[in-house]
Amino acid sequence: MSGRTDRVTTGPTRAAWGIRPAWALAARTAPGTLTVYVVVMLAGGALPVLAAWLTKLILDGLVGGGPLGGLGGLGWLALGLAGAGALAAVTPQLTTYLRAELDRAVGLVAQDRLFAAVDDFAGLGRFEDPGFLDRLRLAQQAAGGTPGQIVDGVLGGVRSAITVVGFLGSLYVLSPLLTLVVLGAGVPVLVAEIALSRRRARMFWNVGGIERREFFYSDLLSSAEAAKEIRLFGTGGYLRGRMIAERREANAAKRAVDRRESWIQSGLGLLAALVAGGGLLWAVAAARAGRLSVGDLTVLVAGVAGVQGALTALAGEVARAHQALLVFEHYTAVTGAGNDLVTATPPRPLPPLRRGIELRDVWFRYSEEHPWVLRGVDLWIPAGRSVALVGLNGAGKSTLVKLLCRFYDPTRGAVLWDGVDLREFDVTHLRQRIGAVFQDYMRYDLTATDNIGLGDLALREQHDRVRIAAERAGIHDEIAALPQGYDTMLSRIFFSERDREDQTTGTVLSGGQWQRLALARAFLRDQRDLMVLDEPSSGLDAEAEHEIHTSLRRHRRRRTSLLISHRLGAVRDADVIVVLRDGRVVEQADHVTLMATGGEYARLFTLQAAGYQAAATGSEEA
Ligand SMILES: Nc1ncnc2c1ncn2[C@@H]1O[C@H](COP(=O)(O)OP(=O)(O)OP(=O)(O)O)[C@@H](O)[C@H]1O
Repeated sequence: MSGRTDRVTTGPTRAAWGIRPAWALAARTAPGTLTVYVVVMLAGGALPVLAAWLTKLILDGLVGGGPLGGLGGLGWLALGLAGAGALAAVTPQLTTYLRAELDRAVGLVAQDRLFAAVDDFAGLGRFEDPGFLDRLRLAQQAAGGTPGQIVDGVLGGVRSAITVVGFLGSLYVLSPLLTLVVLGAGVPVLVAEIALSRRRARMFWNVGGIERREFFYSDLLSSAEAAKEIRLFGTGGYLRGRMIAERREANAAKRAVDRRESWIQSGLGLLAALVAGGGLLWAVAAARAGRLSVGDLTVLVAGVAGVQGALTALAGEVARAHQALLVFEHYTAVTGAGNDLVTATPPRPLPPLRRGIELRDVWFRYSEEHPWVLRGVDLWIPAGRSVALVGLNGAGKSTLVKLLCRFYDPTRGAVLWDGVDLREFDVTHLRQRIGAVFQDYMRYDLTATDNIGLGDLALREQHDRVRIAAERAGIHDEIAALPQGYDTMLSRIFFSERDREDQTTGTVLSGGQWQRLALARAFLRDQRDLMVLDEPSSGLDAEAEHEIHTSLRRHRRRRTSLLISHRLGAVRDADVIVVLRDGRVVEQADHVTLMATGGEYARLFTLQAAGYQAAATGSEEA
């Protein structure tokens, strides 16, 4: 997805299509609340007209000219007026409560649906697309309250329309000409508000990227990870300046829209005031001439003010609903986006791996704008064997892993599981067969048990399995020594003030300890068909690295595994070592053969070994 400015230009007619899903969501989620809300809102529209007519009848009765003269009739009218006043007094509170209740109920379901849809994106591409991330941010915003705003806008519009029609009818009885003039002054307000709401929605879309960058800087300035470098390098002021510059740019865009709105709205307000003033002068003159009764005059004054007020409210409601609908489009776009990876229907059953996994002439680039990362890779990972992948930074090793896990599909060529293209299988089934430690593994602000148990939720409650995985990753002793053992929260985030008092709540691990936890998480999935280990020991000390690789060697025996490591000592006993350079396989064989060949692997291995040798003998030149 690219291109920003053409995204939100939808007119009111197309945007109105969003009313149906928003309304259906509210009706399904909270039918009772919605029904009461509808009744209260519609009644709220009729109340001002009813009050004006009751006032007219009372005044005419008092002056004695009206048909309902006599204290008995007047008493009932006064009672009715008092009742209308009481209803008008409680309706706003009731509507506020009902609206909030509707928002809560609908927001919950909308958010659940949104994240269920996001979870269904099987690939990674959308998460790396800035345009899609902006859309997702707006969709999250929409899930919070937009369906409620749409329902509210529609009902508010209908309520205002009822008031407008009621007052217009009343005015028409007294002065058809004045009715037309008042109506004529109201229509431009409606049209202008819709145009303004479109402009505002487009502005929100356009500042999305700016706000994303502002968020990046604010996040950076308050993150524990970045604090060290920012302080040591003294970059805080510089980064803050960039953050403020982004905010200024967003402010400027918002200010331009605000200014335009206030100019247009002031002009329209002035027009409305002129019409109201003119109408009032005419009505007073007509009353003095005896063409209107005092009661008529009251209805006229209330009618002109009522129509204008309700028309302005109607325009506001339509504009708000229109804007909410435009934002809601992002929600419907994300929830309706579907899976981003094409899968055969029906998918083939995925048998346990028997022969091996093959990359056949795989070409890959992240998008058409990006250069090729893999350029015709042919690779065979035999079942039950360990394969190691080595190469310089940027050679494409992690990218190859992403294709194996099917986070992306090859741009050309195929990845085959026992000869069958991965695209033939259900991606969820495929991933159930893979265990992995990624180079950029996760650190969850959760307990130690959760940090390991998230590797296989079915085993999370099996404490023995969790402990064995931790032992194999060499982290069990450290976890057991924590204040609450495996239940210790591995986080500096305090979840409540009470937690703040409890010094044992947050425990901070070292980088190597986190890495071992990530390994333990992968070991919990060790019964899977393929184990991928992308730099599993990069942050470990020499002793821990030795232990881990001994453990991995034991683990990898007779299992299918792919190990990526820059520490060539760790890969030397793999069954096959594959060297990747510039997206191509340039060598593959076992350690002894590759060393004998004297190619890229031998060069890198000798270079590393020489470094260690030099360190051991203390020689600078070795
Ligand atoms: N999400 C992405 N979008 C665009 N380009 C990417 C993305 N991820 C990686 N690349 C590019 O793909 C190339 C290969 O990256 P990759 O991470 O696969 O290399 P690597 O061999 O694992 O490197 P390293 O040894 O540094 O981990 C790099 O040029 C990188 O810039």
